Amino acid sequence: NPEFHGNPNFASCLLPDHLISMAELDLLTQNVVCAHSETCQFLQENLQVIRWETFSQSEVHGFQQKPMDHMWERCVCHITNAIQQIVEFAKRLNGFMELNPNDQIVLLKAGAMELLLLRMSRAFNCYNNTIFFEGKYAPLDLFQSLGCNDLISAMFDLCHSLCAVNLSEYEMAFYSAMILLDPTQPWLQEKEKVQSLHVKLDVAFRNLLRRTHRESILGKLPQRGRLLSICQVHMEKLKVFRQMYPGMAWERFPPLYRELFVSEQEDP
Ligand SMILES: O=C(O)[C@H]1CC[C@H](C(=O)N2CC[C@](c3ccc(C(F)(C(F)(F)F)C(F)(F)F)cc3)(S(=O)(=O)c3ccc(F)cc3)C2)CC1
Repeated sequence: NPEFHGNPNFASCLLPDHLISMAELDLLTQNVVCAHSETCQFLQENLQVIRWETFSQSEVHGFQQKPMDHMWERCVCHITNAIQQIVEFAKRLNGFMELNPNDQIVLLKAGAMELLLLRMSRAFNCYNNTIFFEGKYAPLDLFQSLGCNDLISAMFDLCHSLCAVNLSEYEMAFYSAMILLDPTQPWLQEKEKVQSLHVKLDVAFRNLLRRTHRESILGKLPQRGRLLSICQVHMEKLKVFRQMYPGMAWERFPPLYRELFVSEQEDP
């Protein structure tokens, strides 16, 4: 069990080589929560207010009639905007900008899609299985022209699991930051710097859960592998789509999406 310092200023636990004061924990908590709330595209309360505004059958039909490449292009544009905000979240996290640039990209390439899934769950209405899309809440079959119903239903299932935990914005902020600042990512050049940030986040997050009597959510959060498998299916679908529309990735995909999800060597 964690060793406690006699000194009242160090009321938190003392980890082998990370001395973290209560004051630092509070500052870190503020930083993580503000970085999250300032970079989400939609406020939780606004998403809640409109969550019963669903697309009509004829509107759904309209989306289903759109050609595959047209629908993909719209979704890739939305995903790019969402990821731009996730990059902004990362930049505001204490310590992220001090990491070496290679490691910043490694962490964003690995974590951006997982954080997107977490943010999608905020925009999900688990009572009628609809998700916020272009102003209203959409059922799964609105997206059928994308040709990746299995990917999207896996996303919907994940959103259901996350809704069941009913994460607060504070918890969502910490969960996102800890997924992003994962020291076990391969190719990191300064793993110990990421490790140090992760440890502090872990202590601050557990501190928050203890104070709010929410330790039980740690066992209910979806396994990391589940998030990763959806990210893998995303990459496969993207590859299939690009084979159907060769060259589109370069002409009509925003550079950030390309940078994070399209690797040069395999591009046809
Ligand atoms: O920051 C916020 O407040 C949040 C950020 C996240 C936003 C969001 O939900 N999203 C931003 C982009 C969104 C998105 C999700 C998934 C995908 C794909 F899987 C595929 F195209 F295959 F579907 C891909 F990845 F393969 F391309 C593309 C784009 S979307 O809003 O376009 C959306 C698409 C399908 C849905 F069924 C539900 C939502 C999800 C909602 C607002």
